[in-house]
Amino acid sequence: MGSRGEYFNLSSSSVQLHTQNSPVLSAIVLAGGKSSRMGRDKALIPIHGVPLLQLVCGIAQSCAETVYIVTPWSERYEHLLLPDCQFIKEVSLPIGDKKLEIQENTENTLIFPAPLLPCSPAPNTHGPLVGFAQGLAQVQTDWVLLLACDLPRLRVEVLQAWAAFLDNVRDEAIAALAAHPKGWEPLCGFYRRRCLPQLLEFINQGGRSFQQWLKQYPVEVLPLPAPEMLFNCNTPEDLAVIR
Ligand SMILES: Nc1nc2c(ncn2[C@@H]2O[C@H](COP(=O)(O)OP(=O)(O)OP(=O)(O)O)[C@@H](O)[C@H]2O)c(=O)[nH]1
Ligand SMILES: [Mg+2]
Repeated sequence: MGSRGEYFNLSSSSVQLHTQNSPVLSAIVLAGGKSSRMGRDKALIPIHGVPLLQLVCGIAQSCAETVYIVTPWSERYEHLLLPDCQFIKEVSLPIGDKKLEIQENTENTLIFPAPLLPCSPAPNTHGPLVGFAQGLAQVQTDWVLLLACDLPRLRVEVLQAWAAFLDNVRDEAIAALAAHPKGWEPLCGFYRRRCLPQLLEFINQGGRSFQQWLKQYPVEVLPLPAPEMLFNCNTPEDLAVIR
């Protein structure tokens, strides 16, 4: 737990209090990747009747004003119940060109330039870091909650307590994340919108690893009172555990 852990109190009454003081927040839910270990698209797998992406987006909406879904294949998910969620259709990088360019428009929001070329007939995946960068470019709030779509045991009250703590995160930190012995939990935590230039620089140098990127900057540690909430549903065996 970081030195600021004392700000946390996860009893239900304090969560309510903290939530009222939370900064305005956006959320990005990542729904791409190969799902190679699962053998089928994880986002569409029903957990107690609710497709995983729908479940995670519902939780994201309990914490954030705006929820973006970053995916190369939004058409796969259009039939899901995702009211008020906004799709960001991920673009592929041209063959042999790793550059991901983002320009600022006149309203000071960050947008991608003209659509990049698809680099193979099948939608390509560059991994979660590139998907995150494309989502972050659309975010208008100072902080964004990033969530993988394969987290069936997320706990709303923990996410809300974390969100309520963001105003206390030291200025130099680019993110606030839970830690594990080998690094950070990058796909269930908070990032400052202003880290986009550093992220693009890393990606444009060929970087694709959250852990490697995060190593370069200060990150605030979030306490994890319920580690099981980060249970990652990657394989048919994981799914059997959940069901
Ligand atoms: N938008 C987007 N999301 C991605 C991409 N790659 C992975 N993700 C998401 O990132 C999260 C973590 O992905 P993983 O479970 O590590 O990998 P995966 O590619 O989904 O599955 P495996 O092929 O089994 O490794 C999931 O929510 C994925 O949907 C990508 O290229 N684009
Ligand atoms: Mg996973």
